[in-house]
Amino acid sequence: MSDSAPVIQVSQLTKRYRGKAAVDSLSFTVQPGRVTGFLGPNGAGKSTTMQLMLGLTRPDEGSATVGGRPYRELVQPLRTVGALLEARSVHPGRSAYHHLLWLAQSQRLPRRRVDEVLDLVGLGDVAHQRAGGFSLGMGQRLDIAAAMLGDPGVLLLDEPVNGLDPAGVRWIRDLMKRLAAEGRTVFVSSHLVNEMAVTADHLIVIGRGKLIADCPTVAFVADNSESSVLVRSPEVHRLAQLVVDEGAQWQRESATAVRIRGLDSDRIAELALLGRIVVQELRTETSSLEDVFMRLTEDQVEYAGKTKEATP
Ligand SMILES: Nc1ncnc2c1ncn2[C@@H]1O[C@H](COP(=O)(O)OP(=O)(O)OP(=O)(O)O)[C@@H](O)[C@H]1O
Repeated sequence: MSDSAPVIQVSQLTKRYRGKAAVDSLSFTVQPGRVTGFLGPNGAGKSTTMQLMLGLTRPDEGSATVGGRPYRELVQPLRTVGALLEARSVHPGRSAYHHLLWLAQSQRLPRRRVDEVLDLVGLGDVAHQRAGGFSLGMGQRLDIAAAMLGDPGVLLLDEPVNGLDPAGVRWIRDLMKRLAAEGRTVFVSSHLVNEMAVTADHLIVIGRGKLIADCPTVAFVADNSESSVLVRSPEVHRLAQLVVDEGAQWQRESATAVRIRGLDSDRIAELALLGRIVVQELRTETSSLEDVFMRLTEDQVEYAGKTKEATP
């Protein structure tokens, strides 16, 4: 890898299909030395953005550059950017070794890189077996080996953990962290917020092609973790009045239960005691990041809540 990995810059990027924006005036930068998660529900425009970054499709407006240049203008693109897209391109009858050797030769990369990337992804022992017999996880490792052949400073990975078992997910997560720690720019898309919460240092969140958040993962998790207190009491209406006087909000859950937001359980217990209100249950609940993400992107999810119409 060259000294410092280039920065990815996306500016006002727009791509329309049949007049509908798949990517809509999207702007962000991706810095080296950390894993940046590209998060959004299905159909949000993640794959389209990555295809635009790789020059596989042309934008209607705006630009995507790597180190200041569009991908198509990079002098040695494969030594600069390694990509893992969803489609697999290995001939099933070819061994992992020959697949990589063929790629290395077609890209004029040194032969020794084949052994290096096989070691990197842990496929050394099965390098001469037919790739057609590989499990999904092994196939994914082989695709990552191919992306790493040019020792690129930038990695673009589109949904790399889709369909993998927990060990495979963990392996990819650790590899991405290692590659970022080496100073590379690692950009990885996913629709799984919990996976990104443990993998990415920084998040770019999109919905319907538009930017929703661009912030450190810790900030996203802290800002979007909501807690509330569920209180069961025969006198919920009196308790509700007391919490409103303190500036909190409540919501009725049943005839004898309310959910309170904006006040912690200690203060609610004190208010109940001062008001001589019997409390049968007091429980703090934190909504999952998944729930918050769904709410954040709800309006953005394609066809959400709509029944599929029969095609004529
Ligand atoms: N080649 C294409 N022709 C027409 N529409 C397309 C094309 N590619 C993508 N789209 C549309 O653009 C929108 C964004 O799709 P895209 O695949 O980029 O989303 P995504 O976030 O990657 O979703 P997923 O997580 O399901 O892969 C969708 O409405 C999709 O149907």
